[in-house]
Amino acid sequence: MATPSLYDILSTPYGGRGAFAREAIPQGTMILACAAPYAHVVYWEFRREVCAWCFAYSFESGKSKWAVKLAGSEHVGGNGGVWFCTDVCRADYIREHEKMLAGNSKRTTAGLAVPPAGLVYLETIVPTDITPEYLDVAWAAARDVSDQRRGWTEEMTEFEVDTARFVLDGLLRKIIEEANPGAEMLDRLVDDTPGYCVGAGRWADYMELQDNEYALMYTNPHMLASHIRVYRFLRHITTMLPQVRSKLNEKSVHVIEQLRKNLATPTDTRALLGRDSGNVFGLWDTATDEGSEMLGWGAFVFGSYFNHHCEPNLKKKRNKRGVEFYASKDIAPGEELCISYADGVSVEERMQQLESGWFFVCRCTRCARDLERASGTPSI
Ligand SMILES: C[S@@+](CC[C@H](N)C(=O)[O-])C[C@H]1O[C@@H](n2cnc3c(N)ncnc32)[C@H](O)[C@@H]1O
Repeated sequence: MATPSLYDILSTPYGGRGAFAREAIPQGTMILACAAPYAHVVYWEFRREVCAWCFAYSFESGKSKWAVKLAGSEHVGGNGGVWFCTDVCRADYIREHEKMLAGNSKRTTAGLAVPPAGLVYLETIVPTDITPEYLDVAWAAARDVSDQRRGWTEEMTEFEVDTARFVLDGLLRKIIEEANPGAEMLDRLVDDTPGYCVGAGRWADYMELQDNEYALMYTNPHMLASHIRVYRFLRHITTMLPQVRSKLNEKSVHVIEQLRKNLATPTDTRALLGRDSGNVFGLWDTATDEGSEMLGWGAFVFGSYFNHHCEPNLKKKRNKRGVEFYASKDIAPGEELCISYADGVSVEERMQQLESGWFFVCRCTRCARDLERASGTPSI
């Protein structure tokens, strides 16, 4: 019997949804375990040091890199490859990816950093340009430009290549889900693991997350050109893939055909990226984030309903491919369950971190108290 959830997702008084305790929860209780990310990416530069299955970091085991490799050519006929800490992880990876065969997005190094004429305006936009209508028009132009263009001459930043790999992971999962709706790996887990455990979720679960596209673009208008470049790049590589068709097995051809169809419009890429911002968690080299190195990021869908509090009552911890959330203090019935997204000491520092990284003004009780103290006037 699976453990039922200890909380409900309800509207918060300050807007949006949050998680609220159904009952008293003692300190140390595991509140939620997300078994795996819906979509994730390990930074390209760490791909030899981070196990592609359990995310173990080689330096923690005294090794400069992992030795167990799955070469691109074994997988789908491409170059590159992924690395694992053990043969067991390699076997687990292959088992899951049998249904999701796809080539690695190759890094492009060549050429000019010049966008196509129809998209040049994206390079000079300012926050006041950004409206929901403007975003729709820009994405429609991206699709039209991709329709007309052949070849790829733009330079991608490393971050854009990693973002493209994240999007690819999410789109592949969606395609598998459509091809095989009964796939167990997509479900909320119902097994004997203690605590409330969930799987990676489905596309529909990911789409339920808050879409932060507008907030991101308003605060960082240059990201619009960047996201559109990621879409066009993915579209470009999938249109190139038929050229290596003879090297691919039947399953891969099917997946790539579906990917090509999916990328004919930017709808799903845009939806993935809109929810990537403000909802994903960093993959850190140690179980807790403190003082460790970020190796990539992942969308642990069901963990993204926990709001931020500057005095949180939950602590999160990575467990191999998954993330777990524990009560860090005793929690009363009805209390909101919150993690911390920011570690600044002063209220100004925290507000700055949250506004620039997460695009919101913190409404937590600690900030209200600190602001009240700073201004000398009681907050309402
Ligand atoms: C990961 S989501 C959390 C779930 C989200 N509230 C929802 O409805 O899906 C993060 C977003 O929640 C809101 N949020 C989280 N913590 C907050 C806080 N302390 N004050 C105000 N808004 C907060 C912000 O809009 C932020 O971008």
